Amino acid sequence: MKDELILLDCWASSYGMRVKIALAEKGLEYECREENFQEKSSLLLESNPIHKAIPVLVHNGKPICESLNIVRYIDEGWPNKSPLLPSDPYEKSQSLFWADYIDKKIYSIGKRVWRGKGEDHEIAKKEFIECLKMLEGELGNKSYFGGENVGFVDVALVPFTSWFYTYETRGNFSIEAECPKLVSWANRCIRDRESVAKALPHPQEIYGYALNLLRNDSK
Ligand SMILES: N[C@@H](CCC(=O)N[C@@H](CS)C(=O)NCC(=O)O)C(=O)O
Repeated sequence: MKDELILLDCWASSYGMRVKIALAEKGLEYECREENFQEKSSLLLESNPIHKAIPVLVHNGKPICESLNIVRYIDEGWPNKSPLLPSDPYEKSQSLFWADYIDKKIYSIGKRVWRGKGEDHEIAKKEFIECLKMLEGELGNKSYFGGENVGFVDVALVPFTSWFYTYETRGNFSIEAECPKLVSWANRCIRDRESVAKALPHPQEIYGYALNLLRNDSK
């Protein structure tokens, strides 16, 4: 029987992009359903009653929630192609550590950069660059966080690079000037991995989306 995979998504969500990259890396076909946050579908509310958030992957009728959990599920469920998490327990623990670091820092600090104002805005900008530098240090001289190939940490982080233009424009700083190796890595992922190029929207589209949210903030 062919697997039925339905992704509940929002096109601008970095979390949703993670799942799209993982599905593409494994060569899996799926149906993508765009959610409207003002009127969430009953499938979303039933599938993720705790957080009521996307992404949710519904696999043969069974929901899996939380993006990193979904990426791991895909990786373990389809192990024969493009392994994302290392099999060595120590290496795996390191990948999970960095993915967790990204989850705890990038979205929340990044939001204070593009959406925030005043004194906290300046603090957030500094914190954001510090985090990116930390990640750049972990990347070191490797092609990808996963080494020679895209791995779990790459999948966790690269979607946020589609928001870099928005962070930079709203924060009035250059990520490339601060973290050139990280920006080269992001460009490499987009250039060399079709899975990434197809999952990431154009940075200008993300900026338009963010401006729309900002307009609603000020209403
Ligand atoms: N930790 C979650 C975060 C998911 C999340 O924040 N999703 C947002 C979109 S980016 C959402 O669905 N928000 C619903 C809402 O705003 O009502 C994950 O990794 O999947």
